Amino acid sequence: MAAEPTEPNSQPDFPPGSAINPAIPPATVARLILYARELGRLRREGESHVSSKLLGQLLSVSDAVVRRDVSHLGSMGQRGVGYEIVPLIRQIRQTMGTNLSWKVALIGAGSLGHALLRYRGFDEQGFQLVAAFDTDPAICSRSIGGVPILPLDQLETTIATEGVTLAILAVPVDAADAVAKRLAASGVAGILNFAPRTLQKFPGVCVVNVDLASELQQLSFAVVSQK
Ligand SMILES: NC(=O)c1ccc[n+]([C@@H]2O[C@H](COP(=O)([O-])OP(=O)(O)OC[C@H]3O[C@@H](n4cnc5c(N)ncnc54)[C@H](O)[C@@H]3O)[C@@H](O)[C@H]2O)c1
Repeated sequence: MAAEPTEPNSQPDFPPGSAINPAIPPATVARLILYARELGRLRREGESHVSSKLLGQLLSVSDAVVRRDVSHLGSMGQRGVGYEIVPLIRQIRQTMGTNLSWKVALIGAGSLGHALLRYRGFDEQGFQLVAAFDTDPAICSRSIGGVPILPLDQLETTIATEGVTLAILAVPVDAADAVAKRLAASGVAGILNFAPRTLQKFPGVCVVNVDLASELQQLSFAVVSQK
């Protein structure tokens, strides 16, 4: 079933690693996602509760930071007992919208697109890649990782019939704005943009930019800063 975004966003453009809900600071959103990953691991190991201290240690942050982050989710946890893991995971997933099932389309099935289509980890997080699109006839009519690659002229009809709400944009930079415009007009609510440019803004469409080069620059800055 197609999901509606829990909270339509009036600030559509977010930097790498940034937020879906602007009421929660981007750094907190990034940590909440990592808390959920660690909490899932603890649950699989048979734990039922976790302290803010342990959760902080797992992410190399203080227990005060954990408590402040978790306070954005409402009233969670009990003094001396810690957080109940299952309700905390549920609350994080609800806040992030990852408790919903999202249908996702990928545009641009080149080198990056191929790798993303082969990645098996999206499904378990509630992101179902239902179709990919490309302008290269040599790529179309194939399927990669079980996802059909369709010609771009089927974009609008497929988005409508499949109920696609999220798109991954992996086209060359010069094509990015035009494709984003078509996605917005088709009713897509969110775009994960890999193209190295700031997309034009479209009302009601959230954009999260992924830029590994700028992440590497942050890493190089962290390395030179600690010298
Ligand atoms: N953010 C990052 O960290 C990161 C990393 C790698 C690549 N990128 C970016 O991702 C994009 C894709 O990179 P790549 O290495 O896969 O490139 P690529 O050339 O291998 O693939 C691009 C694909 O897009 C298709 N395409 C071209 N115009 C299109 C359109 N209008 N509609 C649909 N498909 C179209 C091409 O046929 C090709 O298959 C580029 O913009 C690149 O800069 C970003």
